[in-house]
Parts: sequence; C-alpha cells; structure tokens
Amino acid sequence: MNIIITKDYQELSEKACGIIEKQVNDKPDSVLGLATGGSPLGTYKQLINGCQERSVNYENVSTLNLDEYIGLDKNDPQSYHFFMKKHLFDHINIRSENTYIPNGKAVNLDVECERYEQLIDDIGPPDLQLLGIGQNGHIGFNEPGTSFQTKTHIIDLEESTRQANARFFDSLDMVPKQAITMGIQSILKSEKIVIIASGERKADAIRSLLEDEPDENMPASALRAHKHVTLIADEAAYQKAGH
Ligand SMILES: O=P(O)(O)OC[C@H]1O[C@](O)(CO)[C@@H](O)[C@@H]1O
Repeated sequence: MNIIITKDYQELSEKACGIIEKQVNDKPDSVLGLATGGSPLGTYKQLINGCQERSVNYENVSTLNLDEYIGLDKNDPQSYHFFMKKHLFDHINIRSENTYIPNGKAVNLDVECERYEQLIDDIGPPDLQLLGIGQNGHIGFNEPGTSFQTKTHIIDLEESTRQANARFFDSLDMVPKQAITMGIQSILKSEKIVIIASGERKADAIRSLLEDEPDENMPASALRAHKHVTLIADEAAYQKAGH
C-alpha cells in the first residue's frame, strides 16, 4: 500500500484531487468510482476548481458511486444522488447520463443490485475508486461482518453508522436503516483505489487497516489484497499507527 501522510485535511484533499486529475488527464474517458460522506467534500471542492480554473475536462468521464440510502428519492436533499449533484456534478462539465448511482427507490431492490453490479462490469470497473472509511472500518456501506466476496447488495446499517451520519439529517430518526452498496468484491474490481481518512476519530480504523491481519470484521482490511491502493491520511488519522 502506498501511504501519503498530510499535515491536515486541506492538504489531503489537494493530494487526492491531484491523483484524480492525473487519471483524467492521462485517460480522458476514465471511469471514476466515487464516494459520499464528509471525507471527499474537500477533494470535490478541489476538483471543481480544477475544472473551472485549470480546464480539467470531464466531458468523456463516467462515474459509478458506491452506495445510496434505501427509501430516499433522487431529489431528497439527503440522498446521495442529491449530494453528488450539489457537491460535484453540477459544477463540472460531466454529462449527467454518464453518472451512475444505485437507485434506493427501486421497486425490486434485488433486481437493482444485479443491475448495478452488471453496470460496474459494463461501464467499469473504475480505473480509479475513491473511498472514505467509517469509524468501524466500513467501506462503501459494507459494515463489519460483510463477506469479502459480496457484490452489490442491501445492507442493514449499524447503529453507530446511522449516528455518525445523523449530522447530515434533521434527526437520527430520519437516517435510513438500510442502504444499497457496492460489495467488497465489487470495490476490489477497480484498477486503482485511493482511500482517504481525516481526523482523530478515524485513527483506530487506520491503525487496524495498516497493522491487523485482514478480517471480515474490519471491511477495509480487504484492501490489503488489492495490488494498487493509496492511503492518504492526515496526521490526526495516522497518529495511532505504529511508526
Ligand atoms: O466520510 P465520513 O462522513 O466520515 O464517512 C465515512 C464513510 O461512510 C460513508 O458515509 C458510508 O458510505 C461513506 O460515504 C464514507 O466514505
């Protein structure tokens, strides 16, 4: 695993942006795997600057997002569809028809999981997947205990994940209890993976990712089997790793 330690979140976001922009400049029809949550917000801000000020061109780029809450409409401000438009897609020259996110309102969610997994194979797999990490080590919404063999599937969210994400909702009660997420096997299909972690609350997960044996109770540890992973962590998130 390549490890980049940054002094703070700003520098982390600039590094992640630099890697993504290099991918897009080197291969203009790249497929990017994208994440939501707090971690990538700074990266997306930098990407918007890059498109508007440095002419990085997304015209032929496609994106596949990791996950979506079940039960939220695409236009719901808490949905990941809305999040991606608000924080990235509406501000860069990507074609909306080239952006893919699971449909959490599908009538038949099992069929939607199969459709999305097929899409990953047809459109992708991503040349570069951007990941955050949950405090409990989740990637996408793959909670501890998820098999490393999973494809796109429905997951019951852990109470701790709902609590961590409640900051984006009016109340904890409004946080959905389930999500549809790329599986761990789906994520590992990507050519390259960049995982970002900022802040002290991620320090235990990062220490475990770097030091413990791969274990399904620590979903991010599946990344240890991937040939091209870059971890970008700020000093606060890296502080507990033995070094
Ligand atoms: O970046 P945050 O908000 O700390 O969340 C960590 C991870 O959990 C999720 O919210 C769940 O998918 C991801 O979007 C994110 O990568």
